[in-house]
Amino acid sequence: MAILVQKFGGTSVADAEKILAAARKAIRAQKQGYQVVTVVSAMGHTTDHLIELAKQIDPDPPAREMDMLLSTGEQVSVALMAMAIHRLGHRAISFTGAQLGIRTDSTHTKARIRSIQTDRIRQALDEGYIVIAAGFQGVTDTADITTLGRGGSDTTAVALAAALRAETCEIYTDVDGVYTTDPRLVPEARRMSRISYDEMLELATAGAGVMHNRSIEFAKRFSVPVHVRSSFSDMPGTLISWMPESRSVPVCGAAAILKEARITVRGVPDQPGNAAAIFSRLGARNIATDMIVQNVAEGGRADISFTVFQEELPAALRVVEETAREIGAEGVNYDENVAKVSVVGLGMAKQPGVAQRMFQALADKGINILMITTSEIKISVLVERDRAVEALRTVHAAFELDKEPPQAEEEARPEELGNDRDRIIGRLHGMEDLVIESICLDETQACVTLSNIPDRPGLAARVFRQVAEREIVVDMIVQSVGRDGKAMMSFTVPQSSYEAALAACRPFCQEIGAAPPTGRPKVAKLSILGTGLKSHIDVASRTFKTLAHSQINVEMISTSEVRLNVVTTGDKGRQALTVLRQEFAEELLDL
Ligand SMILES: Nc1ncnc2c1ncn2[C@@H]1O[C@H](COP(=O)(O)OP(=O)(O)O)[C@@H](O)[C@H]1O
Ligand SMILES: N[C@@H](CC(=O)OP(=O)(O)O)C(=O)O
Repeated sequence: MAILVQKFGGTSVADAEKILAAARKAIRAQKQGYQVVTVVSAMGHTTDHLIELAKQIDPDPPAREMDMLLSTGEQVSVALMAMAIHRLGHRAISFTGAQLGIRTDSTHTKARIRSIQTDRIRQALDEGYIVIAAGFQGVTDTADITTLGRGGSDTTAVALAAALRAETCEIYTDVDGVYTTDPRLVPEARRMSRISYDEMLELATAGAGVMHNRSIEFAKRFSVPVHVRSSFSDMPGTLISWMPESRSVPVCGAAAILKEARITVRGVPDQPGNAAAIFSRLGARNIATDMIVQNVAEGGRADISFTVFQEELPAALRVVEETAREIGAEGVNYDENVAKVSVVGLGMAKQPGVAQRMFQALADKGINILMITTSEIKISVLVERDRAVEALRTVHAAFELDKEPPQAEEEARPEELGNDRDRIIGRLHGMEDLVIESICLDETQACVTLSNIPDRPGLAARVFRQVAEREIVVDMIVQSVGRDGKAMMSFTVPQSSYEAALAACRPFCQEIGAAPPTGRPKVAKLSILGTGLKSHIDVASRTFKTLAHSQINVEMISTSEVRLNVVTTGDKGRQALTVLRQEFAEELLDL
């Protein structure tokens, strides 16, 4: 009999009436012939209230005790949901994470699932019960309760669907699907009929709170179709699978993280190993970094900027200030009033001028871009927080995301997802272990750098307009806050366009009183492709460390959920490829 996993989020089980409504949906699915597993989150804002309560006792409570506390929220709702199904005349049994057999590592408050023992669930299903599973929690090998990080019930649901080989995982929530951007922030947002795993992964990490990013890693890894739909209606929602909604539009959605903070380590001695020291120490404290940009070194020193979630700023600063002293950097500064706005789309990889369109739209509204990073299917900019929602709306309009795009046709399921991949995944120790699909080298690129450009709205748009006018295809772009109100920007172009790109930028640099453009006619770009490269926060620091060990300097870096790109000097490409393949040998599928 086919298994269906349904997940009801906090808003969908916020009171008794809603719990009864969710119970009816589970019963209906069982009547349709499914064996049903219902995953529930804590009621309404319970988790937030529990966190508040803990902080009244201790502003920095022990993580183990936090998990003990937070897991109670889901324990309440599973019991009530099972009671609701009984009340409606059907059989249900509730299980906590431990009873479900969800084993995790011991990273309290952000634990990762290692394995799921499905025997007890299967037995209950075979006996005709609807299984009510507590979302967001698991248990370590030493029987300590863990939680999976905020929003983690989605991950529980998709992981259970994967382990049980369920037909579909339905995510019931307070919106009727995945929208082109958060409909609470941008009312013009449009519901998508479907979205690909990679796009959803990027949108989720870029701030689309409708899905937990790690749940999409599971979905992609185990090919679980996910259907996001409304708890309050029976309308079809959004299907997340291999297939995008459209193949012809460059951008499918936009998202924002409103509470980011930017940290800059100034004057880092430009030696391999220094960036690695900063990021590996942050990684060791489980602090995720985003938008990493290293300014090209001047006078033997470079500035390294990156963003963290605002709530992690104090902890990050403690680590960074100490490391900065040890490596002899000049100092650390930060800005806690910034937000990140991103656009995502599989189509942008094949279309030139997408970044330029985004920068121009922001420039037209006078919104200053503080930092830029791009990857093949995502462009992110950092802006001042009080302009962030306006920026999100602006890019949403610029890419006409409110309009229905031409629909994609055939189902695209990558070839490599055959038995071989299942076999390799089966060998992995943990279900959420890092999987790297390939590491490749591109030796066709050159890099152009503009330094000391005044940090004003519209400059990025102008640079890329000049470049686009000469039909030069720009690949990676990074821009970061510089010193004294001046910014630095680097981008890669095909080697054959290098001179033309320099020529395109020269008059502009002269006009704005910046130094003439510089660059390298040949750089090596290495790409690590996989799933969950960002949620496994040590991938960037391992990359830095490995390259530093071989005395290879990282000149540019960009990270996304599905790809990490680093640019090094042209003559170091092959060596970098070899050492990275060695470093990630355990996780690499294509060896
Ligand atoms: N791209 C998006 N599409 C749909 N909803 C989004 C998007 N980005 C953010 N959201 C927000 O996510 C909310 C649903 O997630 P959440 O509140 O965590 O629900 P639940 O309690 O069901 O897990 C929506 O109400 C919406 O405001
Ligand atoms: N209750 C947890 C887990 C969760 O996933 O909740 P929700 O499905 O309501 O986002 C939290 O608030 O983080």
